[in-house]
Amino acid sequence: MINKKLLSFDRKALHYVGLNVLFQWLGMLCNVVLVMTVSRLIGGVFAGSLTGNALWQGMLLCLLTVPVRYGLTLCASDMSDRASKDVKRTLRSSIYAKLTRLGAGYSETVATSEAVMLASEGVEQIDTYFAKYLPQLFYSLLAPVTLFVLLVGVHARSAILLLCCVPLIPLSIVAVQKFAKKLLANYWGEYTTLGDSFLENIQGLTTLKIYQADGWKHEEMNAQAERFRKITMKVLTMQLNSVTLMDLMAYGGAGLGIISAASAFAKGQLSLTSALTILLLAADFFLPLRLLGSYFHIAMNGAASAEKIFRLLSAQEPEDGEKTADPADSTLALEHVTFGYEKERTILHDVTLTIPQGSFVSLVGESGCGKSTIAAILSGARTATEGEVTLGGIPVSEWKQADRLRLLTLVPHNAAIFKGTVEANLRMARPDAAEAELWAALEQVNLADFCRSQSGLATALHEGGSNLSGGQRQRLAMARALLHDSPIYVFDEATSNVDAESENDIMKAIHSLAGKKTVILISHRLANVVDSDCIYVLEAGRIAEQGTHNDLLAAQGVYSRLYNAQKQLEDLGEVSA
Ligand SMILES: Nc1ncnc2c1ncn2[C@@H]1O[C@H](COP(=O)(O)OP(=O)(O)OP(=O)(O)O)[C@@H](O)[C@H]1O
Repeated sequence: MINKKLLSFDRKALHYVGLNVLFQWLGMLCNVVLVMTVSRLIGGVFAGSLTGNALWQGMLLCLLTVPVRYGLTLCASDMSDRASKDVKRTLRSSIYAKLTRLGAGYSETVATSEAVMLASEGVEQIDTYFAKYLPQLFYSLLAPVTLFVLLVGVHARSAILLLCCVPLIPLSIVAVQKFAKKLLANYWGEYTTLGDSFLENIQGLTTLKIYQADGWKHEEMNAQAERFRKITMKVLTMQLNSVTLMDLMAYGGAGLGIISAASAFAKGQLSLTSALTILLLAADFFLPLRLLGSYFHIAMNGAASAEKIFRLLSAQEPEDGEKTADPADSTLALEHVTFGYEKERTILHDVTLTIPQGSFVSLVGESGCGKSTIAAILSGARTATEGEVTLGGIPVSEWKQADRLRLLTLVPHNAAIFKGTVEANLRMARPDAAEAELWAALEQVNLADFCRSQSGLATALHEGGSNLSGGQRQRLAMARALLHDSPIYVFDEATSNVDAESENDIMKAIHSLAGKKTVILISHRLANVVDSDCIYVLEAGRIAEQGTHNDLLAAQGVYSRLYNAQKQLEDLGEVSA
């Protein structure tokens, strides 16, 4: 079983595979020399024809072949290691590069947990394919033919018998392959499902604990683990049965060759030296294929994961455009955009909106109406099913991805904060920023005092910024966004889940951009959007209304209803406080 895609994927690893086969083959020749010499010595002793000279020569040859063979085995294993390292490095960097090329919208192609599993366990499985299976496959084709050529002169009948029995092993492998392929596909399915649930449950463990739902999640995972255990046992049983079958073929075939040589010896048709040579080398006809059989199942696993990896690697990438220069006018527009996460459910229906350069535009609407979906489409994380998104009058597909990302900064409500320092998190927005600029950004979001009270810019941050409060995390994300200094900003509920003080600081920073940058603000709090140049009101994925705050209040439509309801609630809150 040769996977052509895998073979053509890493030519350098193939080179190591070739050298591995060569070293194994030379090692086998050493073994043949050793066996033939020992047989000749024993034959000579029994025939009483062994001279002192021949004894010394024979012993010297034996002493020489042993270290040479050992050295060749080491070389073969070194080649195996090199192929393994090369394949792992090439595959992992290809997966990483692919995910980078897929860009902000990578999750449209592959779930994060699946990408992690493919790059870790999936690559390990393919490693065995290159490091063990492939060299063994070529070596097992070469070894029996070489032995036949060497032994046919010793005893033709035994050599022919041995060679004829060799194909029984690949035949038994092929027989189990059909069954194994389906089984392994199911195995991988169960494996990734279990991995997905595990990751999700670990990430959500605190929530599960709060609601005391960890018990039933535990049960659910137990059921998944049980299904995985069952399919693993099926795979192991299949492997064990096929190994038994292969053993039967290997040792049965060697036994037939030995019986043939022994009977010829008994009849006096074969010398003791020749009979011993056949006897000692008979198993070597089969052992390479027998070993291939045991690698075969790992290789099948590798092939199954390779299919998934190649599906990811060949997934369609968003076409990277040519346009790089900053547009003279960075007006952003959605023209008749329709979008759905799933084919059967449309989320956005024929949405058309224009965000002129330097304007302050807000998107509002009830929860689930599609505001974040519009933000995702604007930032390139999602692609419109129909219609077009244009930047400076040019379809975004014509922009070079890197430039499009440089021109637009998305600040979501849960912006990622990375383990490291405050400085490292800020510098990813502008690597060459002067320290004063970093501090200015922190000042703008009212985080500078806190940083000074810690270790300044060197303040250490834990994974996800978990040693900061929610408000501090969001203010840091805001400071980073300000440093990015892009002409367009999209704030998607950037102040949700934060305290009133942080909300104030963040909103102040957002409003400070008005007039200088294009700002698209998505906010559940309508008091924040009152000063917008234009407010788009979404209802069930459609633009229901648009206009300034006063226009929309006067229209007494959806916005006015939402605004008044919210104001009443806030007034009530103030009175009771
Ligand atoms: N990744 C996803 N896969 C499938 N459906 C999704 C996904 N994300 C959002 N949706 C669906 O799309 C619809 C719009 O979601 P979206 O997040 O855009 O709403 P929203 O207006 O931003 O809501 P909110 O104000 O609550 O954040 C929702 O009905 C939601 O169920």
